Amino acid sequence: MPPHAFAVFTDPKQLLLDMAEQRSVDALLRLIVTRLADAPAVALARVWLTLPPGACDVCRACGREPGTEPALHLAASAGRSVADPAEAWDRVDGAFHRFAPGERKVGQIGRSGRPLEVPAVDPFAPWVADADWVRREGITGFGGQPLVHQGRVLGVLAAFTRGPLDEGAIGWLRMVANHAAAAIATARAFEEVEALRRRLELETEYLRGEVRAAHADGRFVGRSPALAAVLRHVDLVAPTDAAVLVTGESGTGKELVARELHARSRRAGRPLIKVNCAAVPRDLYESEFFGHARGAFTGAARDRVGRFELADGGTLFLDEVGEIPPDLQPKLLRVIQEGEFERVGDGRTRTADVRVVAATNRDLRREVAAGRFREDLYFRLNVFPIEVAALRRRVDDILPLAEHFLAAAAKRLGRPVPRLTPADAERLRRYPWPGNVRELQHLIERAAIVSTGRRLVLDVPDGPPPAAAESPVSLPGVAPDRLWTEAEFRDLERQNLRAALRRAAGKIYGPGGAAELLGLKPTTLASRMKALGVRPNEE
Ligand SMILES: Nc1ncnc2c1ncn2[C@@H]1O[C@H](COP(=O)(O)OP(=O)(O)OP(=O)(O)O)[C@@H](O)[C@H]1O
Repeated sequence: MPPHAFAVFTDPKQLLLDMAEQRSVDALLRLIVTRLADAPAVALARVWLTLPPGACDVCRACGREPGTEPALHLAASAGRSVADPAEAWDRVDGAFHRFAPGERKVGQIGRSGRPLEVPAVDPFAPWVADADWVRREGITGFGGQPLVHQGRVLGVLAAFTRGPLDEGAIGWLRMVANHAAAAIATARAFEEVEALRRRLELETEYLRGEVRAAHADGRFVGRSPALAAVLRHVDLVAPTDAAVLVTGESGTGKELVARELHARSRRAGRPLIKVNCAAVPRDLYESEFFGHARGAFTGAARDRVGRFELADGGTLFLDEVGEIPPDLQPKLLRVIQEGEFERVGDGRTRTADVRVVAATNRDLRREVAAGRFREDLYFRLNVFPIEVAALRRRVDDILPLAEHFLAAAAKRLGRPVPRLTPADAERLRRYPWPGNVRELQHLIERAAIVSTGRRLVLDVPDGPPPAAAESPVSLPGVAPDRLWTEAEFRDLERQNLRAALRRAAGKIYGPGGAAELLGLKPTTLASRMKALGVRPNEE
């Protein structure tokens, strides 16, 4: 079948080869419609995909009703207007975005699974949706093909042409549609594997955290007035169902506070479920929180229960709550206010009785002022605030904590507990602990491992005395009142991450890793690196 004067593809064989290379459905569909639209004879090329109710991002973004049955949703579009060359025909959210089964020509192709061609379009035919458009644009042909794979109609490919649509063109369209259906199935399989891999990573990280938490004895150690005040607040608010916002620098013990709140509440017999909001990939947020129905999106191989449902009757701990993307915040507000939510791709409204404890090391009020965090959500989360002070502000806790971690590490290693000398104690008290209790814990655990005799080999960095660490953060060479734009700030953060990774020779986790240098959780660092496009071993 050689290409000819009214070819719908300028180089169909190349297109078939290129299609086979695609690993994502979006890229595949864009490739098909743009190649079709490249042919002079094609005015508009479109692909609609069959999606279950509630699974279409475009419909969700436009606030359209999800409907009750699978429908065809426009997923890719390309073309050129001759009447108004400035008009964009690549949008997918217009009037013909969705067709129910059997609705108009596209819906008929979807329902019957059979092609429908109109070689010479009559603008006055009853099926023509917009006669004006057909005349204005000189549309003379329509070719619609079902995308069928293993007996299922995955979607519809359609081309509106200028010039008659002959057998040759229809033949190519058919062949491309057949290949497209197989390529969509393959790309979906790839996306599914990728989504499963990411989910597995997330689950592994979650379970690691749970194992760590189970190993820790969960006891609060310390004798500072600041810690005593925190425990008084925990006692006061634990028995109520009030939402609690725990604030404080990274590693100060916010998660421990959340666990204690749960343990002392009437929900203690039910689960405490944790979500590290910084570690959830952006496109998985909604499913992570609310669950999804099988087939709701590529990668959704089976129904999945979200964290809210898992926490029903118990407590949901939202760690790093400041990282929740703005588009998910209204949904979170709704479930906190009304206890109602829907799984992705499932129209049924569900309920969950959940107490929310959130934690953040960001200044959420500043995030609200900057428009990155909804004020109403902030007030909902912050019914009862608890602030955990940085370790350098409660120097009295340092030695009891060090002794506690030392005893625990020695027990794990099956060794006698080494002694802290007065000189060690003084070094520990003088160091400002930018990574707070977590940094102290890691340092002591390292020391316990390397110290085989009775004497402890402590490697405390030479830090400034605590008083110096109290001064406000300032960057060398930068005026204190210098303001940074968001882009500059992100760039600074990127540079900072790169510097830490270089110093740690690309290592993220563990002692001497970049996460430790920055006083961040490794999962938080990994997600920031992803968000900022930083790789571990860049030059
Ligand atoms: N007062 C304390 N007594 C005993 N262990 C503590 C205390 N405070 C913190 N820890 C331990 O220090 C480590 C860090 O604490 P945690 O994970 O609660 O900090 P966080 O503030 O939630 O950190 P991030 O902001 O990075 O999530 C944990 O292993 C925790 O058990």
